[in-house]
Amino acid sequence: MTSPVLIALDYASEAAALALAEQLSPELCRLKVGKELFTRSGPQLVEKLQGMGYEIFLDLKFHDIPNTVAGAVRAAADLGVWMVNVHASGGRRMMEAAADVLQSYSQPPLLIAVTVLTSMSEADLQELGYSESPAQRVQRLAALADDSGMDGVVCSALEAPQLRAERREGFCLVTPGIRLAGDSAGDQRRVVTPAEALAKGSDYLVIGRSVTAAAEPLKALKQVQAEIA
Ligand SMILES: O=c1ccn([C@@H]2O[C@H](COP(=O)(O)O)[C@@H](O)[C@H]2O)c(=O)[nH]1
Repeated sequence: MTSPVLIALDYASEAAALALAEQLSPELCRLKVGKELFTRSGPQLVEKLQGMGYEIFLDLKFHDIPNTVAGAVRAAADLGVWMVNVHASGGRRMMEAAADVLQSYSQPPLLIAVTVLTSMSEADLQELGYSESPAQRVQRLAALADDSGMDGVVCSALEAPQLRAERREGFCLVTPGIRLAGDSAGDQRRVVTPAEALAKGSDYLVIGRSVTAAAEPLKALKQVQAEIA
């Protein structure tokens, strides 16, 4: 499996998620299970998708006290997911606790920290009391995440060139906010096309609505693959 594409299964039902998984294939993409689908369908759905041959990014963005996040990351590892994430803004001790619990696994999931959500603009950050630009805040949180034992970060591909230059080799950049040219950005604010994202240094492209809301999702995924080939 070499595809950098992770398809976000943002569906309200297991049936809809499985229907898309049946149309696509593990050779073309991995699948991301997020808050809506997991809250409805739980670990059993993750196991079904794994049974179909898919590697799963469990995108629950854990953000809590260190002990609680460590337990949640352990549960994700026991489920055998390929990637799991926490919020970098949970801080060093929280991220270190998450990394520590994975020490005992022979094949742990990739542990990734969310920096600044791709739906957030500079104005959104200012409203929260942050004076940094999204790029500056991503830079700061990525450095903290790297130092705290994370395998990589979630960021926008707009920030990827700077992180590529600053972070160690192998530090993984997972980038949502991907849109095929002409598609609506919707609630996203820091948006990049698939080809631009790879050119900027992304390792993995998280793609939801550009594929899942397309009239023909498989055709849209193949368009993404052609664009990044
Ligand atoms: O900063 C972030 C972190 C996670 N996401 C998730 O990625 C997908 C994007 O979906 P689109 O339909 O392609 O916008 C979605 O599941 C988010 O929860 C993100 O967008 N930004």
